[in-house]
Amino acid sequence: MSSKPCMKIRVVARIRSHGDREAKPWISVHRPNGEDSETVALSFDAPSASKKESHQVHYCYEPNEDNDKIYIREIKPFISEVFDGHNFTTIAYGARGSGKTCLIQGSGESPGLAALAIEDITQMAERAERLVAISFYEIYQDQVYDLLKSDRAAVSILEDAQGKIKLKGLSQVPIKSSSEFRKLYFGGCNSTKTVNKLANELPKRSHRGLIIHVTSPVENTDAPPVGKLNFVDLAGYEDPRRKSKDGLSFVEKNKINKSLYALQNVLHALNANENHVPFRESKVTRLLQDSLGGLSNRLTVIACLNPLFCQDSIYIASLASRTCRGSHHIVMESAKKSKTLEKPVGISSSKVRISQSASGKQIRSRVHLLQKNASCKSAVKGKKLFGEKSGLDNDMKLSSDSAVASTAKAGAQEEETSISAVASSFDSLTHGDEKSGLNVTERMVSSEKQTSSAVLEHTLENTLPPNVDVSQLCEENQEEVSSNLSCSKEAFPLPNRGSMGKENLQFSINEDGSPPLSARLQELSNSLKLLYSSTPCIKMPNENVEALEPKTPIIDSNVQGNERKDIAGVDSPLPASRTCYPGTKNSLVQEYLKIFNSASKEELKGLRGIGEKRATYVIQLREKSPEPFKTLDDLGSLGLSAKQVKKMLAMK
Ligand SMILES: Nc1ncnc2c1ncn2[C@@H]1O[C@H](COP(=O)(O)OP(=O)(O)OP(=O)(O)O)[C@@H](O)[C@H]1O
Repeated sequence: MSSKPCMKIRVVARIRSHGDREAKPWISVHRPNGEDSETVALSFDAPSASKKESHQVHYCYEPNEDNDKIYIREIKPFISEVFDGHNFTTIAYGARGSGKTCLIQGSGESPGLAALAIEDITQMAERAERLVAISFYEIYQDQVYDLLKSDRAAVSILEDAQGKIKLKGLSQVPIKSSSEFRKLYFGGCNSTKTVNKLANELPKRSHRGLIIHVTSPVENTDAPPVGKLNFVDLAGYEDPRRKSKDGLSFVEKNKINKSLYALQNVLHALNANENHVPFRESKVTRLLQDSLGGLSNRLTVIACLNPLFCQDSIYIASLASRTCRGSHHIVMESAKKSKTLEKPVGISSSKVRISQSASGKQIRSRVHLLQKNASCKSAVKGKKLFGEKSGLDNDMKLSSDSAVASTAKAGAQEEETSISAVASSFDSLTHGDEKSGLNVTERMVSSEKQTSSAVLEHTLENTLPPNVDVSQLCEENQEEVSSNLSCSKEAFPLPNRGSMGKENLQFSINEDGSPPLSARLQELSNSLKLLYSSTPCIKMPNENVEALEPKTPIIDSNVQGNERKDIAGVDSPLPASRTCYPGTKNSLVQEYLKIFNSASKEELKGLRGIGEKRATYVIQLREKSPEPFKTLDDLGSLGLSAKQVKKMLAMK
């Protein structure tokens, strides 16, 4: 990990109040040192949640604590920094109806955080002779609209030559007092009439953001540049698998939730000080790009929780907790020592979700899950999704060259094997101990097992309470790993070493031990997880398939119940046999197109078949239309043949 300091992110939770005072609270807040606790732990009294499982955040505001208190503790102390040119961002997220809007926006009678901040900002601006202006926007289906314009004109997010984000078309309306602000915020363009009129055109569920700009009069050239306060009210999270009250489809809900996943990925990358922060994954993060990150900026995320049972709130608390704990990249030191592994394998901390206080039973079931992940992860190691480069690329290429030559000797049989071994283990696999009597396939699987087990064991050692016998847990589940390995082997008839493209070679770990695809893959895995749970069960044909030839899966309607679940690998974010599901394929295609619609030029150039010219052309197309690639056919406009496109997908 990089040792340079990174932006500090504060994560607090807020349980909104509830009219029924008799209602039994379902969330317990444990403050080890009262108000001064550095972190507090949340636990849920719900059938699906273990009482011993807790989620850590920096602080939690309980129902009796009002917006004023949150403002005074979380925002007021930092307002002066905005006058020094720094940016301060507050983002509220949570399940539907968890009180995000009441918290950020509030009402005339009970002002939210934004209105409370304006009160102080306008007074300070008057004293400091600064100007205050506001922008108010809404993001729906990845399109930004200006809420201070009567026609709610669309806004474009552009980046200037210095990399600064410009919001073309977003108005900045000067204000001098909080009453002017209220007129605009609660009335004006937002009047009931306008809202009603526009209700037909715009959706009920969207993200809303307010920007308060603090600037200096033009004549005062000595004053610091613009500082901004952002308030963002993310649309309510809802498990897409559940039927929505407002008739929203799975896809629509997934789209709304995508911003939350994207934010999570950005927070993960910022916490981990990663070189690449995936701001482009959503409009929300893109729009906030210059306020997120940077040592002088501040960010507070408020996880809003429902006061009565709400399964989605448990998920929200776990996301908040993950951000709060920050990122702990785990480098598999033990793997370095292993004979079969010459390079360490990194595991994304975001994949490690074991609560420190998880029960033995939970630990066992999660060990099982981790093992599945470990084996699946290795099985998909060769599949590059986002073209992230790492500092080890060159090393990997060098070691792979010799591996290519030796692998060729192993003949056709090897083509059926999993490509899961890391590049540097190829030598030991192909020239390995012949006396062992194992063929290359078996040696690879054996190495795979060792890799998975070692990664798992190391991961557990770093995450489980000290009293848990990690090796015993691993042993107990070793059988499962083996079956997963054979499953992944069948599901991924991968190319031999010679046909590994730059994608596979780039699929290495970063020098600092950070995960190869990092937070961006996590987002994909989140989406996949949601998709798997609702896709029909599909089995791959058993016959040998050509490594690079995508096959149409066969739907097996006879598979039911547990068997269906086993095949679908519902429990695993990266199921053992991805190619088992049509939803997966569509999802991957969509993810792939998303890369074309959002990746930077350099990232595009990392993709198979994309060089300087095509990358430039993609950027040009995107300047004309925000998302030019809607179907695979659109890739044809880049001069890619159907075969090339097929090959690209086959590598995934
Ligand atoms: N602090 C509070 N005290 C009492 N009631 C509240 C509080 N906050 C929110 N509520 C009530 O909870 C309900 C949902 O609030 P709100 O609209 O703010 O939720 P939301 O999270 O923004 O919803 P959505 O996800 O649909 O955008 C409203 O009826 C509101 O009056």
